[in-house]
Amino acid sequence: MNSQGNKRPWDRQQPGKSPSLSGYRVALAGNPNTGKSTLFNALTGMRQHTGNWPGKTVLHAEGRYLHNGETYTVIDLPGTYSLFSNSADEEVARDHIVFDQPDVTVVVLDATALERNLNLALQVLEMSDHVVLCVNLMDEAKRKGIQINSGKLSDKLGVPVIKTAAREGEGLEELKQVIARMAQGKITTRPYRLRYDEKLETKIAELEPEVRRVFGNRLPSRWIALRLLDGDAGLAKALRNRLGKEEVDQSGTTDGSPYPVEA
Ligand SMILES: Nc1nc2c(ncn2[C@@H]2O[C@H](COP(=O)(O)OP(=O)(O)OP(=O)(O)O)[C@@H](O)[C@H]2O)c(=O)[nH]1
Ligand SMILES: [Mg+2]
Repeated sequence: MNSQGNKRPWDRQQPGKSPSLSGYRVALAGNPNTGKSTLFNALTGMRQHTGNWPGKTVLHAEGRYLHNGETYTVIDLPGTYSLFSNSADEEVARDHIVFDQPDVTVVVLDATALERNLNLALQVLEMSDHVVLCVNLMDEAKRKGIQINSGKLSDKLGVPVIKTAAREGEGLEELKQVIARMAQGKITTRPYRLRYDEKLETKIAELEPEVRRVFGNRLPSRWIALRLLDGDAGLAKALRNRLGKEEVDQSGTTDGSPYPVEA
């Protein structure tokens, strides 16, 4: 509920969604050094490398936890400042969110540097409807006298916001509950989508139907149109590979594929 006592979309009960045979998949994304691996370890009981310098997690790691009888596979993505195609880390994180489409993407934010961290959060909100924002390092924020109004933040951004101190294990139960409800389709979000200037919005409106014609609703068409207009060659290549792979999956052979598949 928000401060006026109104229910947010995710307070309403939605019809449930069943897990795949292997359970639900939850990805942890965020800037470097926000506590993703600490959260991953706290959730899964594993020992991913953590430390007080950025760039420790280079390839994604997977672990599992059980919650109310369901299995959740957690993917610890490398820390990135954006999800363009500037580095292998960004491509790993981007491809996972866009192509593998986890049931829930948790964006882990540093409560002591929220403004900077929100940049990546806004990008993820453009890429997926199934996003939870986890404002971590709350113990550090409190020490610095920083207050976070998670209710206001979730009203503005249209997705649940949970405050945690992963190293102290605080807020994890609430986080697991929200992850479970979102994974099971019991939460409807209204992710905040940036509006760009008139010229760019016109171009997006032209390109987006073309993207949808090729990929249907299985990929985020507005976000793809935006990235292509920005000249993201890395994404264009990933999309071509993806199309080629779908051809192979459907026909069982690459013969006759109209799309060039790059290595
Ligand atoms: N005070 C405090 N420190 C935390 C918290 N969560 C993580 N840390 C510390 O923050 C530092 C970075 O944590 P990591 O879990 O390695 O961060 P990461 O996001 O996985 O970093 P990269 O893999 O480099 O992107 C470590 O020193 C952690 O012990 C928290 O809730 N409170
Ligand atoms: Mg890490």
